Amino acid sequence: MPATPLTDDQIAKALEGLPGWHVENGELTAAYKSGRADIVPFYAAVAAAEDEADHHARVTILYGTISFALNTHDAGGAITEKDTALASTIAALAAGHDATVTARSTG
Ligand SMILES: C[C@H](O)[C@H](O)[C@H]1CNC2=NC(N)=NC(=O)C2=N1
Repeated sequence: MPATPLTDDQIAKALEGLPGWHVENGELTAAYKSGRADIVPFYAAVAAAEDEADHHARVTILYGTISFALNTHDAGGAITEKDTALASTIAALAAGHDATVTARSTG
C-alpha cells in the first residue's frame, strides 16, 4: 500500500465511511467508549491488527474512552491510505468489542 498523502477530497470521501472519525491536528482521529472490562481486549485486537498492517496509531485511554490518532510517519505525518485502512479495521473491531464511537467533539 503506497504511503502517498491523500488529498482533502480523498480524506473526505474516506470519512463518509468512517462515522465518528474526523481530522484533528492533521491526524485521523476517533474516540470509542467501552466498558472497562472490554477496553483492554479491544486494544489487544487493535494492536494485533496494527502489527499485521505494520502501521500504528497513537492511543490514549482515559477511564472508559480509548482514542486513536493516525497519520503516516513515513509520509512526513500526512494522512495516507494506511491510516484510512487501519481506521476501518479499528471501526470493525470496535463493533465486535461493544465499543461505541463517540460523536465528534465540536468544542
Ligand atoms: C519500520 C516500520 O515498518 C515503520 O516504521 C512503520 C511502523 N508503523 C508506522 N505507523 C505509522 N503510523 N506510520 C508509519 O509511517 C509507520 N511506519
